[in-house]
Amino acid sequence: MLTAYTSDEIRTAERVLIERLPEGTLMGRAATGLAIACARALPRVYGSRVVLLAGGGDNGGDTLYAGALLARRGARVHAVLAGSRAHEGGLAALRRAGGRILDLRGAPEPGPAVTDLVGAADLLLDGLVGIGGTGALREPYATLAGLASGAPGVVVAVDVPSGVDASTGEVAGDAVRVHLTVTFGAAKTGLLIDPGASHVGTLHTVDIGIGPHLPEPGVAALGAADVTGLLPRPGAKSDKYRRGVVGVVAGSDRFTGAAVLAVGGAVRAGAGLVRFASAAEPVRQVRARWPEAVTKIVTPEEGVRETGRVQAWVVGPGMGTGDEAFALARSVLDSDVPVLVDADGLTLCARDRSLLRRAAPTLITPHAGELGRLLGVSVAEVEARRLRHARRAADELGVTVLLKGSTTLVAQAGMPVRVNTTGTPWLATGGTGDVLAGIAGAYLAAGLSCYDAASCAAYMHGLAARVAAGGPEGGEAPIAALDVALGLPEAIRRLTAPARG
Ligand SMILES: NC(=O)C1=CN([C@@H]2O[C@H](COP(=O)(O)OP(=O)(O)OC[C@H]3O[C@@H](n4cnc5c(N)ncnc54)[C@H](O)[C@@H]3O)[C@@H](O)[C@H]2O)[C@@H](O)CC1
Ligand SMILES: [K+]
Repeated sequence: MLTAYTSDEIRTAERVLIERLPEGTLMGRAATGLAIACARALPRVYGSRVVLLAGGGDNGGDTLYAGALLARRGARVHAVLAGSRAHEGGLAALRRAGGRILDLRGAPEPGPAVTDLVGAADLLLDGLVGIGGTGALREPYATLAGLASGAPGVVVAVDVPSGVDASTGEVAGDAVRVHLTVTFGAAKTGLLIDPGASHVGTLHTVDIGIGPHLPEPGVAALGAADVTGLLPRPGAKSDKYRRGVVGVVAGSDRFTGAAVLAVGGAVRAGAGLVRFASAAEPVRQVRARWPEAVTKIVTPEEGVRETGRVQAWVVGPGMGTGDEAFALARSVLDSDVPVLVDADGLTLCARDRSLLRRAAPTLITPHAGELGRLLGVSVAEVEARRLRHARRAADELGVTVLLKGSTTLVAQAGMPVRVNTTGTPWLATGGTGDVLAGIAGAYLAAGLSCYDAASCAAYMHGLAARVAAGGPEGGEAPIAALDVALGLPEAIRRLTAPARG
């Protein structure tokens, strides 16, 4: 499991060590790890052109010390000093190692000399600001961030891409986009959460010894072993009821695709049985595509009361947002089993949030627009502050929240927010959310908590999409939502196969 921390949590843990260790020890460890990672990112160090963008704080200090180490191995190192001051020890070390200095202090803007340096660099280090950064980058940092993002060489962020809020992933103005982020001590929360996460590239953590002093994490990402341990698997005594019966209420006479996809997600994720309840046309479509499902045509008046026993419900995809859909959704939410609410179901709940007040656990799976409607804020506001809004929704609505997006978040009051790292841009296509709802529903019915069901479903959904998009000879191709459902068995096989060799 990858765990992540806010800037304050990192600083508190560092303080314990700073008091015990000789001055400069932590910065020395950070700079050494950084220089090693940079050397690995270059075909060879000797003769390489390295440019350091150094801010006035300790982030600039790490960068200058690492630059000195690379200069000692024969790199041609130029430092651009961008802050109103420069880290004295780091600057002296770089000078001693033969590094060259371009001092921007007092200059209104970077100028052509910097543009030329950046354009010719094999390796560019972004050491403008780290965990001490607050708000939008000011000049000349903002212009330098733009230059760095477009640099032709390898761009490496020191601790955090400058302009990304290390604690939240929020990006208030310009921020550097890098190929590699070398972070110190532990991952910062903002490196895992969009929009910040999209600036990070590959994430590499340098151990500087603060691990034992870190608190419980506020954010975590499950790894393959965690998910393998959580995924429901049939045992010798399993039958379809013990493996979990999931009920799906989805589709309408106008929209049938969502029903087929949600049922497909549940079937392929390994539900013992899928009971499908809806209007006549989606029932016909589901029967044709998934003969495994037990189907029932229901009316809004009778609801799902006579549908047969299920261990969890999925309600919402493609069901419409009118009064009849409202009545049907209410009958599902009146039940005493876990319910997953998705898509149109969320629009109905935004109309009357009391629908979500229930004794049994509830999982909601909104995208930013649906969460915005539930909370009464704009989609842009949710996208800009995803962590805050996912947590707020979990607290205010008393439910588990799976917030979809390029990095999916799972929030539940009192628990670390889980970030999913398996997603792929190929998933950004219509209907994949319906498949996700089906997968999570199957896991809920198998007995996983809303928190684990949502986290595992997001993980497997991403993995299945990668399986579907990838070919045996490498390369990737566009996928349709149904491909994700069909990719699930292979994804589960790959995840649970014993390691070879
Ligand atoms: N504290 C420690 O023991 C360690 C700190 N380390 C490094 O130290 C960094 C933190 O150093 P600092 O606390 O000095 O802070 P930073 O160097 O991250 O940033 C502080 C500087 O940035 C400026 N600044 C802040 N926001 C800005 C903005 N929006 N636009 C322009 N300038 C802005 C401030 O005026 C200040 O000069 C870490 O990210 C890491 O790189 C590492 O050496 C590991 C050990
Ligand atoms: K930085």
